[in-house]
Amino acid sequence: MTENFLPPQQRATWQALEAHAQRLTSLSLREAFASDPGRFRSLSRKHGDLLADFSKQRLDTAALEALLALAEQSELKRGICALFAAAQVNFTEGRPALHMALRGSCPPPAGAILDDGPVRRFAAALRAGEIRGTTGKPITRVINLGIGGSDLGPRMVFEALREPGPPVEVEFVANIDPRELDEALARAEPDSTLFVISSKSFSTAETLANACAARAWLAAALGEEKGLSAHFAAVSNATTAAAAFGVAQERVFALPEWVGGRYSVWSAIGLPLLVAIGEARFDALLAGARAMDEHFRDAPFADNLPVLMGLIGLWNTDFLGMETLAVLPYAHGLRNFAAWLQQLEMESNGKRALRDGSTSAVSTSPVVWGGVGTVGQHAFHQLFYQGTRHIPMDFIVPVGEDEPRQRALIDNAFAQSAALMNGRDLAGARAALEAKGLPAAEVDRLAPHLVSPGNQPSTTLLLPCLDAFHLGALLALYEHKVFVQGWIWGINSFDQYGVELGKEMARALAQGAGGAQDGSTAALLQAAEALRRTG
Ligand SMILES: O=P(O)(O)OC[C@H]1O[C@H](O)[C@H](O)[C@@H](O)[C@@H]1O
Repeated sequence: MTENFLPPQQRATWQALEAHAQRLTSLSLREAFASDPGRFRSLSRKHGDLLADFSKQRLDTAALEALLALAEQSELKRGICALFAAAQVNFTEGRPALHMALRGSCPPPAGAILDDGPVRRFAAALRAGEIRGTTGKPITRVINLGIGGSDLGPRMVFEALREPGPPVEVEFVANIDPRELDEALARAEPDSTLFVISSKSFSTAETLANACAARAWLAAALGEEKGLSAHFAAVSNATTAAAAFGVAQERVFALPEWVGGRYSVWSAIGLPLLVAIGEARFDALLAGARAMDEHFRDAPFADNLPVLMGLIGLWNTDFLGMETLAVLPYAHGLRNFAAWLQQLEMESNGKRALRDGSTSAVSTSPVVWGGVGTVGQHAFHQLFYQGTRHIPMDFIVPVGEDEPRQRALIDNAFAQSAALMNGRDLAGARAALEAKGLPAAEVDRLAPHLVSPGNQPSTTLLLPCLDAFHLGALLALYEHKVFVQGWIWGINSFDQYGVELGKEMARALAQGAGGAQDGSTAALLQAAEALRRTG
């Protein structure tokens, strides 16, 4: 992966893009639309029934061509082939990243056997009420204990696709804060509850602490003597450690090493989803992702949605100097989407070491944040309108049914992207105030406060509905977008060494290494101890 590597800013196509950025830095999107009636047509793409509108991004076709040239010069095609061909794209850990194999888009690595039969049968038996606890009562509640990739994907998809009146209640607990598990336990009956310990490594402190607390809760209610393994299952790459915890061998479902945690929702980590939404809809999720895999692998770059999204994100980050990406799904079901995307983008591409060990001279992952529309409109959109920053936005808009509130939701999405692009100048502000009949002095005083510069760039992804198939395609679209960016930047999107530093520090503090810390940390530890003693 390191052969012939040239840092991105040294590529001629990168330098060409800098010239385009200078040319376009003061582009008025409103004027661009006014002067080019074909702008939407030339800067939007359709794939199946998914429409991606890039025409509200601050670029033109010449800049887009230049971005595509950067992709070519960065040998992105070679990268995509390497990804699908099980090459060691995770070059620091010496592994492939083959989440696409889980949805049948490519074979698993040589010698690996993919058998999801056991986890599917277990989930189906749970749904059928055939799995019983130690007292013989059927299991009616599943609590997933996991964090990061072992939580965010399944939790988000669960919220998006859950239905009222499921055969088994499913809940997710991630935090080591005792309150999260306590709240879940307060709703649960020990004799009908099963815990799924989801942890690729089976060594994550939060998950193991919660698993131990769950076991203690069961033991207190049911007694140890009957054995508690009827109330546990596990999904892990460390199957021996899971069995050593006391999970019955046949209930330890393997997660392959070559599937990264944040890419694992398609694997046995989807067990709570199989329980909650059933096999048919889980398969539809996989089918949607598979359709996006094929598109990513085969479509020419100029029509390739993950490639275009990756390039346009890179354009905003590196050439227009925008530091964040706000993701704005107009769907209550996607209320956890931003949290999932934060891990996907920021843990994958929030890095600075390049393939050749040098340090990146350009910005990598943006700060990803967001929230659902219309709720965010009444909270943080103010900053989009009148703040001092440029904020690129992804509007994710599943059209859904023809129902008045649903229509209003979608109209709101379009209204936001339009108003944020068009803005309101001083003359417009004055006109709005005059239309209210305000006296001239009041118009003079208030008008500057009503000005919105506009020109905020956005992409709109329009889908027919939020069903399992389209959700699968959407998730795979972002997964591949992240790959495109990581490849061009020359970083490894599949490791996460940075996270380890904080874990090491937490372990040191737990072992009483407070005195060895800096003055602030030592004082905070002392102050917390004092509060514990007095509280
Ligand atoms: O699944 P686990 O091994 O418990 O890991 C859970 C999470 O913890 C880590 O700290 C990593 O940064 C994440 O990538 C991972 O998803």
